[in-house]
Amino acid sequence: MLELHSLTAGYDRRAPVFRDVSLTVAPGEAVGLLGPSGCGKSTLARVAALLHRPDAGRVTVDGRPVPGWRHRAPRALRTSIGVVFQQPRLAADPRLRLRDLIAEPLRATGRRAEALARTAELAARVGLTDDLLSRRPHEVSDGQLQRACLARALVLRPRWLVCDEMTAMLDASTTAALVSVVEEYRREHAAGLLAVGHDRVLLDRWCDRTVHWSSLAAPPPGAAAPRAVPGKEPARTGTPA
Ligand SMILES: Nc1ncnc2c1ncn2[C@@H]1O[C@H](COP(=O)(O)OP(=O)(O)OP(=O)(O)O)[C@@H](O)[C@H]1O
Repeated sequence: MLELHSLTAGYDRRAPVFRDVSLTVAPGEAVGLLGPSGCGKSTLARVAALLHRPDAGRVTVDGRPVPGWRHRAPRALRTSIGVVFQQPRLAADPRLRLRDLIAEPLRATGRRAEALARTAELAARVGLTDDLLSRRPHEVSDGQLQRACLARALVLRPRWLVCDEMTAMLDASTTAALVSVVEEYRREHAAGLLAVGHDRVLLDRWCDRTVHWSSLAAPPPGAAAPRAVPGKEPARTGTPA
């Protein structure tokens, strides 16, 4: 399980972006997260990916409480979660050729020997040719760079994936291609997924269940209980777009 318990997080402890938010993703489950712009979805995704320390609350991964974030998180926990962000250009080292970008986590974890075979396998999966693998980020399109970022997220075979608006900048065919790569990976590895997005239709098709931000945050004292999202079943099966 990837469990987020009563999280309070933000960028200023005196005024957190959200308080007391809880969410659980079961092994092999795909959970979509919808919510208004600025409510804190990306912040929550970064906490779940162990990249942003919450002010309060706790995260447990496969029953193991997370003792620290970023470089303070144990490597085994960090590498059990793959992350893809909305803007690949902000997430990619502009100096690296795409093949080195994909292999970066292998090099960082001392598994350089696997880089050649694993990069070739993942490049084929995400649809990157040899020519594209030899280029740097400024020489490829956003969609091609996002394909490389997805391959990088999968390279260590994570048990959990956090996709933060992964397809927001992409056209319909690239979106469909990337979603099907994620789904194929999840089928093979029984990986859990937290997919943040704005596109309800896509999330409903992609995920087993879609939750709305308003149902996650505990209400302030004295307020009404969180409302269910109208028309949403708690769990459903979906097929990739
Ligand atoms: N690095 C940062 N420093 C300070 N404030 C930030 C930072 N990143 C985000 N914020 C603020 O935190 C709040 C939540 O941002 P976040 O990106 O988590 O929202 P979101 O729900 O993902 O929004 P969107 O759907 O527009 O991407 C916003 O008010 C935003 O301005």
